[in-house]
Amino acid sequence: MPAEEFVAGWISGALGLVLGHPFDTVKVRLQTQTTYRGIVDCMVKTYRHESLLGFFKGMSFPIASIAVVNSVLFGVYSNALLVLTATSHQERRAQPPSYTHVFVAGCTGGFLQAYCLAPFDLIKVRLQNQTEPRAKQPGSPPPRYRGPVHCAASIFQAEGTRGLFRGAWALTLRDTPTLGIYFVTYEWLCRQFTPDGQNPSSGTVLVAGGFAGITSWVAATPLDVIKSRMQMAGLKQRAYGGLLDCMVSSARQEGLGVFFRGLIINSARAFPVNAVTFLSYEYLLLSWG
Ligand SMILES: C[N+](C)(C)CCCC[C@H](N)C(=O)O
Repeated sequence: MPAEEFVAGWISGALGLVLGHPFDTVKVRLQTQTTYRGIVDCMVKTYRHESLLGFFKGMSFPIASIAVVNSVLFGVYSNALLVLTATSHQERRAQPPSYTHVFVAGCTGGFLQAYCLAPFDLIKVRLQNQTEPRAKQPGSPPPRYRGPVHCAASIFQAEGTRGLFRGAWALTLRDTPTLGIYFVTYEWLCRQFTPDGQNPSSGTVLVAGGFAGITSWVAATPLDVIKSRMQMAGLKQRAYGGLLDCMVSSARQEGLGVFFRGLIINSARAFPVNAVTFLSYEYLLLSWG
């Protein structure tokens, strides 16, 4: 099983992640809290209240976890294609796989990475939603979780392993089809701008990666909102009877627009993150020959 794809997936994922984290924090807050009027208001309040550091809350854990998550995604994707089409990464330019195979391989990678991602994503969302400033102010209560390890340990103590997988179903439903879309968009755009049999140029990879990110995030946003809410359930949010209950009651209370919360910020984040992810992934694999 080619291992380079796993390593390339990890490094490229980490680079993309740092770039996108401030957008991600604003998104999670907009999706789960009602105190902000919009993107700018949320940014201003976060900055005033928590300084620049506020935007990077909950980042240390995703950085550690991206090693697992992105390498599972890209590693499984590439190896699934190997099984489906009997071509390695290097051979795929000369013999491009069909879009159906790309889609199936992407969904397989998406499904498996969702399970690895679930506990990390839960902790990220919980930490991002702590709006208390870092420096302790007299009279204000301390944040509930002291950091990622404390957060994981408290959830585990209170609810066991199941608690750590809160929202995992919504996450799996969000990621399985949308990561299929992700790789299909990337492949399709690369092929549009690249002569047959050649490697896509860096510019093409950046643009194709960026749009692959946007397309898959647009498709993923409705379930992203539900996922974030289910992860917060029982804390700041009311508890839901399940995924469907969360969807229905969110829509009833806030209208259908609720499913598009965070769409603009998700897309703005997705372009640079995924442009950098794909560029570094392709570059690393090329340089390892
Ligand atoms: C499938 N879904 C749209 C949720 C994510 C797809 C892109 C994954 C990338 N690591 C990122 O964070 O943008």
